[in-house]
Amino acid sequence: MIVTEGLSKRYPGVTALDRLTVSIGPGVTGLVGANGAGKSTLIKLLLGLAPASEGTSLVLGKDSATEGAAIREQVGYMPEHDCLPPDVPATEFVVHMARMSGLPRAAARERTADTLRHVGLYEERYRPMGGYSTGMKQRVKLAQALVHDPRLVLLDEPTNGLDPAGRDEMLALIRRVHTDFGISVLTTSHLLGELERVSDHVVVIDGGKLLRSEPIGGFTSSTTTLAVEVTDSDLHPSGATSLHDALVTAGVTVRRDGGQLVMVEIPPGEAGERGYDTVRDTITDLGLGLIRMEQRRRRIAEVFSTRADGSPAEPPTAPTAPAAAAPAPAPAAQEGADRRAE
Ligand SMILES: Nc1ncnc2c1ncn2[C@@H]1O[C@H](COP(=O)(O)OP(=O)(O)OP(=O)(O)O)[C@@H](O)[C@H]1O
Repeated sequence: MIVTEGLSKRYPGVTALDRLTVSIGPGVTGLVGANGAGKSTLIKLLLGLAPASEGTSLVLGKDSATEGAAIREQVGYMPEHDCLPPDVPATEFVVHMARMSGLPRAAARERTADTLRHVGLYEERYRPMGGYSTGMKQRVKLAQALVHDPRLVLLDEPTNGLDPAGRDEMLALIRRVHTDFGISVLTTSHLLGELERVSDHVVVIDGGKLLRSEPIGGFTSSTTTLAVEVTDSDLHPSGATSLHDALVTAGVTVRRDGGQLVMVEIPPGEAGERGYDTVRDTITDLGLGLIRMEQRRRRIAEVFSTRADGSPAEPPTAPTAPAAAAPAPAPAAQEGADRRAE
């Protein structure tokens, strides 16, 4: 979908992008970096909206430097900041954008209705956009990026300014853009947790330089930690505490996670008798019920303690809203919470 080779962009006194070489395939790709890391600059160069200082970039096989217009015919773009005309209803605006992309009048109207429905704007689409909430404006911006049925969309901070519920809805929408329509997505964010949930692949940039580019599985590969959840019993009113203590006695490295989980370290190569079997047998001996026993995966945030070359790096996350600052629960803990809620 996208290939860059030594791509740089220098503004007076600032190198916004520094010899970036990266390839991005189909699917949903998260582009993460702190504020000022160069994410918006990269998108503008890819679309041919700004010239590179050096290096090349191909989008869908076309050269951004010379074929910007042809790229923009097949690529949707949701800019970070909006300049939606306040007196115009969403439906009129999106029809206009569809016409600008070359769709005939009837097709533009039809596609606009479909796209606005898809992003969840119904009756409100006839109201002037000046009265819209931030979430509604973000949906209009997404709709105009999708209306001409692109092969790829570039979304610049699509969750900016949204509350946690709005952010969840937008992330679900982004995922559906790919699963329902087969459109590939490159979405930026400075929040790692968001990208962890929607992306197949994550590219991390820092100070205009590539930090990592990996499939999400590579970021969240299995650890040697086993998360275990057990029932309580009359004899053991806190099953987790009893299991923890019994495993310590058995010589197993173990800790509590602060909740219902017991985290057991299984040394590599000891998954068998000294690993899982010990845990299972200890639970049986205590007469507890085993709810779940699963290998923990690393969370993206844990990966950013080192650069690809092994040197330490600042985690590229600087959540702005207090709600966003709260770490997302580990997948295992979240599943437990979901099940308890059910
Ligand atoms: N037109 C410009 N003129 C001068 N400097 C610029 C210009 N555009 C961007 N920069 C600088 O280039 C660097 C990268 O900016 P960019 O907007 O690409 O970062 P970003 O990762 O998208 O961050 P944010 O999320 O804050 O938009 C920043 O230091 C920024 O100040």
